[in-house]
Amino acid sequence: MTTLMRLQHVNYQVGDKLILNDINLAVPAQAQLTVTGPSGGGKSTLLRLMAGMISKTSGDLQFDGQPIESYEPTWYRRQVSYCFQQPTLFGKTVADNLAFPYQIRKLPMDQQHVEAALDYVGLSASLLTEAIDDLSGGERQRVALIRNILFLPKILLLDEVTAGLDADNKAIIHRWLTHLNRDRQVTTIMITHDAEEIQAAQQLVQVMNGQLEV
Ligand SMILES: Nc1ncnc2c1ncn2[C@@H]1O[C@H](COP(=O)(O)OP(=O)(O)OP(=O)(O)O)[C@@H](O)[C@H]1O
Repeated sequence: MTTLMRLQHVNYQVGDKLILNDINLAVPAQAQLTVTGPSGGGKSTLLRLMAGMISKTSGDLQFDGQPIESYEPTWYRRQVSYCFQQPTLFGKTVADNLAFPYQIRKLPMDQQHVEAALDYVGLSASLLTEAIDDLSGGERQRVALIRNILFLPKILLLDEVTAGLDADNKAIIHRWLTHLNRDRQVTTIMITHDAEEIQAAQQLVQVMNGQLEV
């Protein structure tokens, strides 16, 4: 199996604080990796490094066999997509958000594809005209997640995306992530503190005091 993301001796330091310490990890293509560990251990920092949002202090971080710094940043962000725990929606309506990935690619919104994506996460097409301020937390998160996959990335980095959601919303997101992973070959790397998600993990790593335990 091809290794899609590889970290070798990766350190991340701010001032004299070593936040990630000698991280070594190989993530195969189409893996479903779960990252857990105590608060402040370094999980989000690890995902932000993988996303290219921050830069390692030292070590080697490769995507698809090349150092991530060697890729054009916009192209890379489309391959390795980061989903936040508290998603930011913008504009006025759901449609404003879901048209955005098309706008930045100078394409018209594909209404059929957008509606199919909404349907996949249990949202109706009528939600497109809904004001974002009127959405529930679970709806907000699902809209934000769809926005990240209208054009499929190779890797989806998920930072506690189900935290604070009820069981139904969590189950919808779990089913959808499994579909993306199995049927659409998207590699998923998910941070969680949720006992059920840890239990269900296919591949589990723990980040503690800046170090990775497999
Ligand atoms: N830019 C920075 N400057 C200083 N300290 C930082 C910086 N970024 C992260 N840290 C510190 O590094 C540690 C790891 O933070 P990180 O957010 O990665 O942890 P986490 O495991 O994701 O925690 P949580 O589960 O609470 O989200 C924390 O002590 C945090 O305060």
